[in-house]
Amino acid sequence: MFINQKPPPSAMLITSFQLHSVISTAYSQAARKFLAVPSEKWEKKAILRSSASSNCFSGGILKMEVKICSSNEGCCTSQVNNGDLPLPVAFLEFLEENGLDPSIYSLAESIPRYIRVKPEFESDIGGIEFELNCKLEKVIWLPSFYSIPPHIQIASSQSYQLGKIYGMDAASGAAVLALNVLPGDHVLDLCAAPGAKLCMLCDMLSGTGSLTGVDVARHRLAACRTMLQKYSIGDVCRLFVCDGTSFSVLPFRSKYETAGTDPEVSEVKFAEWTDRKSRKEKRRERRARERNYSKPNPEPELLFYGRNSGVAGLSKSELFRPIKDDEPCSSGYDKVLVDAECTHDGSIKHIQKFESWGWKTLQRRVLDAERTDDLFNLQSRLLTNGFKLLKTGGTLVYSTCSLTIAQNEDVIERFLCLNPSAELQEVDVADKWPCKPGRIPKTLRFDPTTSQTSGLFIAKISKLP
Ligand SMILES: C[S@@+](CC[C@H](N)C(=O)[O-])C[C@H]1O[C@@H](n2cnc3c(N)ncnc32)[C@H](O)[C@@H]1O
Repeated sequence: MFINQKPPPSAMLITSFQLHSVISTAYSQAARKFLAVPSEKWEKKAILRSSASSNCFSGGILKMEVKICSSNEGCCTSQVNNGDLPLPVAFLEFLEENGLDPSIYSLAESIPRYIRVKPEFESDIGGIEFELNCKLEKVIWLPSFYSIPPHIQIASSQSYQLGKIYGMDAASGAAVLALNVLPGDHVLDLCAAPGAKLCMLCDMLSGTGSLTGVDVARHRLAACRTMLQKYSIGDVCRLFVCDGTSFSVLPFRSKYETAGTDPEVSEVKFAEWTDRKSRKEKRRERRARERNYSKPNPEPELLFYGRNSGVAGLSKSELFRPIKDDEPCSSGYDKVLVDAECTHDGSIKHIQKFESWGWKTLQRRVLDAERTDDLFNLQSRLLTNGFKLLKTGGTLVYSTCSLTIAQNEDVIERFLCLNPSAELQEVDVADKWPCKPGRIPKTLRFDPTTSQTSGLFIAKISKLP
């Protein structure tokens, strides 16, 4: 935000307070305040212009022109704007309430797009550049990531359709890298859809260990399944539609885990996964889903499983067997990613989408106080359950694409207080990353201006014995 024309010196004196409040307050509030402050000596007029008045609710003001008049020195006009950022007023107010400086979005428009090139195709960068008709700039701090100009579309390219590349923000890549996944690990992605991080996790496992993706939204998880199949990387994957706050299926490690099921009871075993299902089967599945909806704690719905995921050959009761209280500590997941649902305020591109979705939707989904309180509870419960399913000595990464303290540091702080076996860890590779420390030591924040990525918060936690 800046003032591009200075008022005369004497006017400066009287207006400095009001101009300061303009700078630190969202525009509509500032304008109201400016007009409301009484002054005997000065006549104040605010000429408010909204460059997108039809879209911005509550009298959205993206630019404010202030006319300051003095009886003896005449008038001058000052223009205050936000550096031409298309931030709606209500969003600016939300940022202020959350102590966030709007200037972190000042370069958001010029942030490049990022793609991840599957490591085995990195030798063909020239071919991919030729096809996309642009230069791929290597992201020096993040292996296999490249930036491309923001206008380049990749979805229609062969490289994308053949699964050589996929779009993924560099900060999201950093969150996955922070998990330090090793071949053979059993990994849980508790909020997996639409699946960019899931795909990267698959690549890192390269057909070893196992990967379990969970999401509460069936249609979004179906998109993950499509991606895994398109890229042929879902061999060790299982996908469950389930509420991540109550999900309780442990990784399948070995046959001994099925001990305890009654050999006398013969149950149907899962066959190899196939997309081809008879109408009868599809109808049966739909009915089961409908029945499930009305249950308070519905059983997870298995949406996909790869050939080496350990599911084929198990019976339903083996897969969904109840777990004992302390069992996850020894046979839980080695790595858990909780990329929690949030207000997405770190991604200005996401916020701008509300221009077509409607600002009322922004109010409801992002700014509404009740919604943010609910999110805090959801995020805390997802983190708590993710940690419960983590093996002792394992690592959990909590991330959100919100930059508010309430959805990040507050969630972590409360969680650490309630879980003495949880310990925050340094992300060791982060010293080369273009991020800042969060409010709690060892946590990290990517903001658009500093990192040239979308906004993201990352906390890495380990489980002590
Ligand atoms: C930030 S997105 C995850 C992005 C994903 N990790 C990726 O890289 O593509 C958050 C996801 O959490 C899911 N979600 C919301 N509430 C949930 C819950 N209670 N349990 C599991 N998933 C939930 C949403 O459906 C959404 O897909």
